[in-house]
Amino acid sequence: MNFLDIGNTRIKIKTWSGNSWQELYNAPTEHAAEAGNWIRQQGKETVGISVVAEATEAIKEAMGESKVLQWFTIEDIPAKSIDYESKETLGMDRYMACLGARTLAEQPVIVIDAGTACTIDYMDDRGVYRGGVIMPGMALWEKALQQHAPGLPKVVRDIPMKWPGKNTEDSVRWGLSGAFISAVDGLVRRYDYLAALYVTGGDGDWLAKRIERRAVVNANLVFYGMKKLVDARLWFS
Ligand SMILES: Nc1ncnc2c1ncn2[C@@H]1O[C@H](COP(=O)(O)OP(=O)(O)O)[C@@H](O)[C@H]1O
Ligand SMILES: CC(C)(COP(=O)(O)O)[C@@H](O)C(=O)NCCC(=O)O
Ligand SMILES: [K+]
Repeated sequence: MNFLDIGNTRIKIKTWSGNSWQELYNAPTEHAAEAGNWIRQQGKETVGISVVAEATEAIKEAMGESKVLQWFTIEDIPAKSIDYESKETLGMDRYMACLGARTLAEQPVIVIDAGTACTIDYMDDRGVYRGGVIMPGMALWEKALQQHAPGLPKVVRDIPMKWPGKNTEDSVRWGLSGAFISAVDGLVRRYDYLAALYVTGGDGDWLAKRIERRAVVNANLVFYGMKKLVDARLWFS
């Protein structure tokens, strides 16, 4: 079985080889129609989630009559597992990443998904998704400053050695990397519960090395979450 994850930046397809995840497909989200063609041509049973409605539509159209692809939506999750007021608009990637982390950790988890947006969510000991934070991802912080203050230099993504910033470059680095990391640290600290901290997403490695709390980095949390649901369904059928 293949697993599909459509984020705002990338479309990823992976498969579980029995002991690890293998990436089969990775393309920009604008190329959703090609991804749909690829899935149809493979003809392999696939389950997927998406947080990008246009990409979902493009893939559905490319699939034509083929029935190999099934989507996980919020209706597939028991209502009692989601403690979130606007259940119908909850991003499935947030739920799946928490479910994946909780399955691996076997304890409550805080999950940071540092992708296009950076989400910081909590799932409790009973597997109930409790909500969290949606903030712009690191690349968006950079883009915002580049687009609206184009006179400022592009800087490397890292916190400078010296505080405070004594030159333009260091000042910008404090305002981007420094502010982003401080925001994440501050928001993680607000979860006043015992929980294992997991980090995933395109900027996960970068972020995990720089935050206060020790975190487990795992690029496959969303996929582990989907696999958990698939395994549970087989179990009950
Ligand atoms: N090859 C790449 N293409 C685009 N973004 C990348 C790439 N490698 C790392 N990134 C970073 O990863 C982020 C996207 O992460 P990802 O988790 O794939 O996003 P999403 O799930 O929102 O599609 C970007 O904001 C960027 O900072
Ligand atoms: C917060 C997100 C944009 C994250 O998307 P991503 O960065 O993975 O592309 C996505 O989970 C989403 O569209 N959520 C809907 C709003 C909500 O979760 O309440
Ligand atoms: K994200």
